[in-house]
Amino acid sequence: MAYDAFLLLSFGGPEHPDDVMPFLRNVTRGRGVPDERLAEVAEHYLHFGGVSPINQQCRDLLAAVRAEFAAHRVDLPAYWGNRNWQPMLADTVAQMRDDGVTHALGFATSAYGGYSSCKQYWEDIAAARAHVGPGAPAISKLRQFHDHPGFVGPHTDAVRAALATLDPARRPTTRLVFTAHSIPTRMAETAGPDGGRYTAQLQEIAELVHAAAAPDLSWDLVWQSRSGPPQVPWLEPDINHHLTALAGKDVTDVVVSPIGFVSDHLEVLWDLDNEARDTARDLGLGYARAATPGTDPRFVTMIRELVEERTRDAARQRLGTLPVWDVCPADCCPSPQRRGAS
Ligand SMILES: CC1=C(CCC(=O)O)c2cc3nc(cc4[nH]c(cc5[nH]c(cc1n2)c(C)c5CCC(=O)O)c(CCC(=O)O)c4C)C(CCC(=O)O)=C3C
Ligand SMILES: [Fe+2]
Repeated sequence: MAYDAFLLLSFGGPEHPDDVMPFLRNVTRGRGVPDERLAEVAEHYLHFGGVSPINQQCRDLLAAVRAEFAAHRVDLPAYWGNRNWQPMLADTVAQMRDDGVTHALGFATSAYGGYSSCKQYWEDIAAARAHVGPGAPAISKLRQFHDHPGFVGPHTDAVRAALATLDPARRPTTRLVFTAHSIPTRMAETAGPDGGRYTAQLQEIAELVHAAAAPDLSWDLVWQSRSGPPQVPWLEPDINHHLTALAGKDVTDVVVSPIGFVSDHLEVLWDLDNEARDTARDLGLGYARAATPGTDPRFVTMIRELVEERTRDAARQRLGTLPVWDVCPADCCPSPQRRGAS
């Protein structure tokens, strides 16, 4: 198949205080997120002047990808479109059509399977193409990459670096805490063709990073950034509850590794660097938060390698053993039931 463009697909975030509420309404439309939760999350954004770092992180990644493509003679123009905020994907797809693009390869800024992380991007693509109508380019999404060395490597080095900031005398009582975005338990059960794919992939990368970075430490996989109405069960334990439990078990220090994420966006800066850090301080725990890949050169190279799996049939680079595929089965990761739809 001939591809003639690259497309960075991301979540989007506000860049001005006036954008915060419209952005949050885009994210949560039809999802039953209570107003109190929205007001609370708006405060997190306003704490940073109403500017989410995620768009600038996408601009930086796009620039790095363009340089990587130029250096390796990957002759594809690179575009960028978001799910929830400008540049909106539908506008980008219209631009691609105007530029004569016929078939793009899309890279989403999420490594994992599941509805929010994967399937919803396929839906975003379909909706944007339908919006543009005749002449919209075909768009194929690149595969999930949770166990690619270009994703595992930066997370591993980041754990080592974070650990190096803590007191080495307390290493025997230091704990490694991996964290990812919580999702409704129902969404977790139906992730991937056989269910459980989001949590299984996270478990796998946690084992890989633990073994490479700090095999002597005990570790856990926990969850953050829970949303939704309180009566809907989401994955637990929450990182803050978990830190409280650890403090009661003779743990003195924690290294927190946000392996669920590719960049230090707002859910990392607020939920980990503010909330979880405060929790740790109140408990008297030493605390170090590991960085995310961002524009690490290995991560940028990974994106080129994922493209070359498709354009040149290059071998898949991977460290884990869970099955991977280019095209998701049509019926996997069903959309959660929308409130108000019944
Ligand atoms: C699995 C997952 C990822 C990781 C994979 C991926 O990256 O795709 C992720 C990433 C992100 N989530 C983000 C922001 C938000 N997520 C929300 C709400 C939700 N997230 C969910 C899941 C996920 N979210 C779910 C099931 C909901 C409930 C509503 C719904 O079903 O959609 C809400 C609503 C308010 C609230 O938090 O309640 C906000 C503002 C940002 C941007 C940060 C920035 O601005 O820098 C990023 C990267
Ligand atoms: Fe989210």
